[in-house]
Amino acid sequence: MTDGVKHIIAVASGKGGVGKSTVTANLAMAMAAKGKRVGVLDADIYGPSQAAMFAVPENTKPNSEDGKSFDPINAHGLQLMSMAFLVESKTPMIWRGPMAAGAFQQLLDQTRWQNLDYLFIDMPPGTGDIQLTMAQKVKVTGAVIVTTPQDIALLDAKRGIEMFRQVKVPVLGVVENMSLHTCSECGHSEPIFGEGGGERIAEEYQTELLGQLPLALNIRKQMDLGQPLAISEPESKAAAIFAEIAEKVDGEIQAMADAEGPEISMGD
Ligand SMILES: Nc1ncnc2c1ncn2[C@@H]1O[C@H](COP(=O)(O)OP(=O)(O)OP(=O)(O)O)[C@@H](O)[C@H]1O
Repeated sequence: MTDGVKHIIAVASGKGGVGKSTVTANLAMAMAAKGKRVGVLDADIYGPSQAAMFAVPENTKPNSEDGKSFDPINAHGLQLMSMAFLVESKTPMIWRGPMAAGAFQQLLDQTRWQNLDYLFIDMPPGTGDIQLTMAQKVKVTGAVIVTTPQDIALLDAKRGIEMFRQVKVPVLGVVENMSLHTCSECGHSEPIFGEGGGERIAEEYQTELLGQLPLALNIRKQMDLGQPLAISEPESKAAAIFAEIAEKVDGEIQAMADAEGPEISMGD
């Protein structure tokens, strides 16, 4: 039931393991900290991790009043729905494309989202048929691409941008994750996954570099604890970067809405 949702933002990465779920959870929480009503849909059906990132206890099941639709789970004030709530946690997801896309559609449509300004979708990694079908099935307002500065990740991120362009979903920008690591002992900084990749790709595709996140212990640690930084370490550098990314995303969406003109509402 997406009529309760103003804007859907897909968070995607070409390559797996670049921090897409971490960025989704923290960006969603940063957006909520701006006073927006926010939901997260974990569509990473092969490795759903949002429940853990919001410290939702294992075996939590969403409530269904009518036996047809589900209420999202309240996670630190956000509305959360995940494939993980509907299947046993040990069940491996070996579904084929059409089944996966069907399950995604069901998850989206049968959740009773309550008045959301933003619904962030944590997409499965990759740019295959599943992702394409998903992007086509939903009216996505914009996409955020997550990548590390590593060449191999950038190559996949480009495929991601091209995929969204193919289905006419505006790419809001690129988040470069794991940019720089600073040693907590000596303070020395090192670009473990390379440098400048996010900037190059943003330039090449005329999109924005929304932010560069360090490879940092507190990001990993707080996510393992299920405590996004906006609530656990709101004064940290990483929390400030997520707040800035949320600000830019919100700004772009508002600009898009303004360009489309005012909403016309029909009276009785
Ligand atoms: N900036 C960061 N600093 C430190 N650790 C990070 C950072 N970003 C992500 N991680 C850690 O890297 C691992 C992978 O992150 P995450 O699960 O968010 O990636 P993903 O792209 O969603 O992966 P998948 O492809 O499995 O969906 C996690 O253990 C996470 O805590």
